Amino acid sequence: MIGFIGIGNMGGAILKGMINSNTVQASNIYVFDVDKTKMEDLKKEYNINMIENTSKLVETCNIMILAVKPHICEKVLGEIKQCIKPKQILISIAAGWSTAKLRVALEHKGKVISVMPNTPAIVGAGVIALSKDHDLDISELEEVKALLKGNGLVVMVEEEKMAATTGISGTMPACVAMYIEALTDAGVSNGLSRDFALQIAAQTVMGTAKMVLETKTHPAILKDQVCTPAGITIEAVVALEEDGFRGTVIRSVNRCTQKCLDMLK
Ligand SMILES: NC(=O)C1=CN([C@@H]2O[C@H](COP(=O)(O)OP(=O)(O)OC[C@H]3O[C@@H](n4cnc5c(N)ncnc54)[C@H](OP(=O)(O)O)[C@@H]3O)[C@@H](O)[C@H]2O)C=CC1
Ligand SMILES: O=C(O)[C@@H]1CCC=N1
Repeated sequence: MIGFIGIGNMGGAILKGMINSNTVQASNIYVFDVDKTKMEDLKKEYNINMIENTSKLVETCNIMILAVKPHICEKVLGEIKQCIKPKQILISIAAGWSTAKLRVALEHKGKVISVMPNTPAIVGAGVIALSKDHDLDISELEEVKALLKGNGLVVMVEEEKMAATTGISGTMPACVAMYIEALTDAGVSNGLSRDFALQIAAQTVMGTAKMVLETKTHPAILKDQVCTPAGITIEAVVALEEDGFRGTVIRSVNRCTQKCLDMLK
């Protein structure tokens, strides 16, 4: 049995990705969220099981996913600590909560692993980064990887690189979505319908990412392949360079990484 504590944006995305990829049957999923409406909506759509509090969830499930906001974790971990058994596994997706911090909050009861997912997990195209600092034995780790496999790419990351990983995969769906939104607005300003502009913008971002992964060609070469000398595309490259596009992207990731490091202290 798998239990979710918190089924908001990220917990909900993982849950839906798990069910849609047939990784876990809805009947084996239990959820507790203080927002009853969220539970009822999910039950209506997926027929998962609702539970009335954290303690009941821990009594029922062998693997729990902690998916509440970081500042709520201390309180919820205090509740989990009262009832978690030594063999039970707690997967935390909370930013700023390293496995070491989780162990202390749980007074070393239960087994913990810190995981950084991202929202594309809802469609099975997420990045699910598992900290190498965890309490699981080999078979338990394989079980957790298998559980999250339907959500996307599962990777193992050194604990000291989790913040840098968060700075790219955890956060950047927001900025990629902003980029797609901006492309769409540009299309609308040039007379395209919003639906059509959004469709071709999203497909272009997805197709480029797929091409990077599948052809393994350096992104700079892929960029050069589109830029005809004195042609159209180089105009965009010049405009982006004038406005410091790459520097801005790098600074935005660095700020996320630093913020994550600050939260981990
Ligand atoms: N969103 C993202 O892209 C990512 C988020 N994360 C991490 O995931 C975690 C959840 O984030 P996110 O899903 O965005 O947050 P949300 O606020 O969308 O979801 C959290 C849910 O937990 C509920 N909740 C609050 N207190 C409790 C409680 N005591 N017991 C049970 N449920 C509770 C909230 O209800 P209510 O709204 O009523 O308070 C809400 O429904 C965070 O720790 C974040 O760092 C990690 C990677 C990416
Ligand atoms: O913004 C946040 O704090 C969370 C963690 C990573 C993505 N969203």
